[in-house]
Amino acid sequence: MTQAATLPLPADWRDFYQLTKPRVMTLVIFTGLCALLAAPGSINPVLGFTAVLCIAVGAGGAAALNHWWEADIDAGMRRTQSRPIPSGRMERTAARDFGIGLSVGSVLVMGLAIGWLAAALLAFSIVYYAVIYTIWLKPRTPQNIVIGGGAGAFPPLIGWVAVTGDVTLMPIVLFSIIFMWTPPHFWALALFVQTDYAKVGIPMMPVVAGEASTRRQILVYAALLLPLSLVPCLIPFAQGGAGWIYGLAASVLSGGFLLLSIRVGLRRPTGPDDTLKPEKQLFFWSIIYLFALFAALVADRWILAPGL
Ligand code: HEM
Ligand SMILES: CC(C)=CCC/C(C)=C/CC/C(C)=C/COP(=O)(O)OP(=O)(O)O
Repeated sequence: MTQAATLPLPADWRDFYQLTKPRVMTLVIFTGLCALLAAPGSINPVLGFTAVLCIAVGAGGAAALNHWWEADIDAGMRRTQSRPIPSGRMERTAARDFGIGLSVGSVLVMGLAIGWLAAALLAFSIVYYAVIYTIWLKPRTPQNIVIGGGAGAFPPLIGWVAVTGDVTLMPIVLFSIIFMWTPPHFWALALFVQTDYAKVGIPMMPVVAGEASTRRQILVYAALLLPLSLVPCLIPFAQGGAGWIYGLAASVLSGGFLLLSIRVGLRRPTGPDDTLKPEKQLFFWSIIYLFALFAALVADRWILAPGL
């Protein structure tokens, strides 16, 4: 019997949409859009829209490849077992072909419409997420999201390069901010959601190093993030650096992030009845943090250096 004959439901557009991990990718795309809007110089709006679309489609393609590769793992976890492939609505090869199609298409359009440096960075970030993180690091080391998280830090670099055509200090700083942000973002979630990764043999930090060590490491990354988030204020406007609007926002956002991380880092859950409120607050703050920080960067550039 073919696999298709055993599928309970045919996949429809909603399943393909789900393959792109749209909720998570909203923030990924937003950081790319903001970098594009904050970069010195300007880009034709149609080309700017095209560049952001390519980032979105490329990220979605990489996410579809993640679904394809991890179908067996996803089937073993409650959080992911209703995804299109493990639920039996879609064949694995459909996700693979969809992922390859989106990935190749987005890189080609980026190269032809915007430039080949932006396209090369997009191609690299797709390979980073789909191969380096998903296939190589994730099943092997608890540092998986520290190193692998770099994939999610690429969109601002790509958005910036789409406008300026080269990689300078400021987009590297934006990359580093997301790189430093990712471990507290994910580990906070892993402290309060039963991710089930241990059940399927994925060595996530709380399981391998223990909760206490994970809490301490969250604190270290949050402490490093605070000064790092202020580095854009040291870079001149002409090179895309930021002013007091961004500086104020970064101080408040990173200060709040650090305070919440100190609470999470220093506390021990009281037992099964513990609501894990600080951990939940830290995760939600992590999402608001990145949205607001990148929005502030755009506001700063448009208000303080409109003619750049
Ligand atoms: C390797 C790094 C990362 C890991 C392991 C990770 C993991 C997760 C997990 C497991 C969730 C729970 C919800 C879900 O599964 O949809 C989540 C939520 C989320 N993540 Fe991450 N994440 C990572 C990096 C990022 C990056 C780089 C961004 C954006 C810049 C991001 C943005 C989000 C957002 C916006 C949500 C909330 C989605 C919702 O409302 O359902 N994540 N993340
Ligand atoms: C442009 C481009 C390619 C951007 C990629 C952006 C990127 C790497 C985002 C990572 C976010 C993400 C979905 C993490 C989930 O980890 P997981 O996949 O381990 O989570 P799962 O267990 O839910 O599958």
